[in-house]
Amino acid sequence: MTNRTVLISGAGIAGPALAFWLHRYGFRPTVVERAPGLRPGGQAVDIRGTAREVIERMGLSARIRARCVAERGMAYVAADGGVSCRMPVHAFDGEGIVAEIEIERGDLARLLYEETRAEVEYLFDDSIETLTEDGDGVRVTFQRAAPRRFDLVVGADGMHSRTRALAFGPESAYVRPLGAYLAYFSTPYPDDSGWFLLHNAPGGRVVGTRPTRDGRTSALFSFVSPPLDVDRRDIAGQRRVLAERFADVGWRTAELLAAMPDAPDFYFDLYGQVRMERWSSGRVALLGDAAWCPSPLTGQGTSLSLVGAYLLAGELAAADGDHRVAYRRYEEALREHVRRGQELPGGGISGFLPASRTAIWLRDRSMRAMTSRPLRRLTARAFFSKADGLALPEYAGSR
Ligand SMILES: Cc1cc2nc3c(=O)[nH]c(=O)nc-3n(C[C@H](O)[C@H](O)[C@H](O)COP(=O)(O)OP(=O)(O)OC[C@H]3O[C@@H](n4cnc5c(N)ncnc54)[C@H](O)[C@@H]3O)c2cc1C
Repeated sequence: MTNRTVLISGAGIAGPALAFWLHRYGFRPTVVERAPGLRPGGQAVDIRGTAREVIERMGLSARIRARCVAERGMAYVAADGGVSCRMPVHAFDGEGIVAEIEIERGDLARLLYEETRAEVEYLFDDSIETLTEDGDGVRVTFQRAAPRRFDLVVGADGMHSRTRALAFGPESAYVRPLGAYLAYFSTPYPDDSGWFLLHNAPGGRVVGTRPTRDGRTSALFSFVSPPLDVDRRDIAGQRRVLAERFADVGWRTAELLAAMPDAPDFYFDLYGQVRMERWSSGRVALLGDAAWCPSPLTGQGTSLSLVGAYLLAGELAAADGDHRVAYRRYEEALREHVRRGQELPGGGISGFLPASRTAIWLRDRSMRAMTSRPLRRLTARAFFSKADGLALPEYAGSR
């Protein structure tokens, strides 16, 4: 039992999952989260491949499955609501665009928090201000709490990680914008369709709806764009951008936009990927989107976070807290898996956001072909098997 203290920045998915494992191995984790409480919102996220084994070892598989969103698949619809092609969940054995385990991000974050809150210290409404490393620890100052020392620090604070900025340098060196933006928010409209619906409009725009676990409609908007001059905290400005960009789009767009001002969980960000040569510097390591954000296009972000948390904690335990050994092994074990997870499926941004009516029509045709019986196997191998293939090591106490 190492009893070492670890400060984790970020109570999203990766942070609480790491705290879960560290506590099991005898470390003393503290999680600091900038938001005043758990952040609600986000749409259904996928738990794929190796990550399913991780939630099994956490003993959470049954509870996660009990909270799954029952989606039947994904379909593209025209402006009048007519379906142009469907991708049912069963067509790809639960590993297609809609996976077998789809849980609302907010539900998963809450479950991980509830599972750890009794043993793990959580500091909400705070953020790391400075990190100063010396021979035997890291001195941390916070925006609100008094300064403290920790043996190790892990940044699990998302694509715009402050920990990464402090330990590795500015975001522009690591975040690669993919040339598009996305927004999610919940609406009060009922939805018992069971389908994830998407409507593409020319100009690289898409509007979507997904049913939530409690039978309501969650809205999704994405659009191609060069970097926008709107601050990440300027929610009113972001809402304005969406309303303007989608003013002429048909289907349910007007109705969904009408619900935007009252949504309690509006989320807006660029599509980006984080690429780093190293995930640690001294006693500070990065995990999850902070280290390797694959972008929501891949459907791999949550799975990679769960697998990464398992490996990072396991290697720290196996090395009895020696971060030099553990961080190196963590990277060696995970690099290739992350590289595969970052591959963009199906033509990347232009496949998801075709520019013209012709491109939309062509995409629908190729989607129909991919979903046809003869090509299903090939499609599944080419696009959706990236989450498999990592044999999870065993650590003392990992089961
Ligand atoms: C509100 C929200 C909604 C999302 N919705 C979706 C979705 O619908 N589909 C999808 O594919 N992905 C979504 N994501 C991203 C998805 O959660 C991640 O790709 C994936 O689960 C990896 O999780 P993570 O823990 O590394 O990062 P995140 O889930 O992004 O969590 C990072 C956490 O760090 C916190 N944080 C940020 N800065 C600081 C700071 N300075 N100090 C302390 N804490 C900080 C954030 O508030 C957040 O709670 C969403 C993320 C968020 C935050």
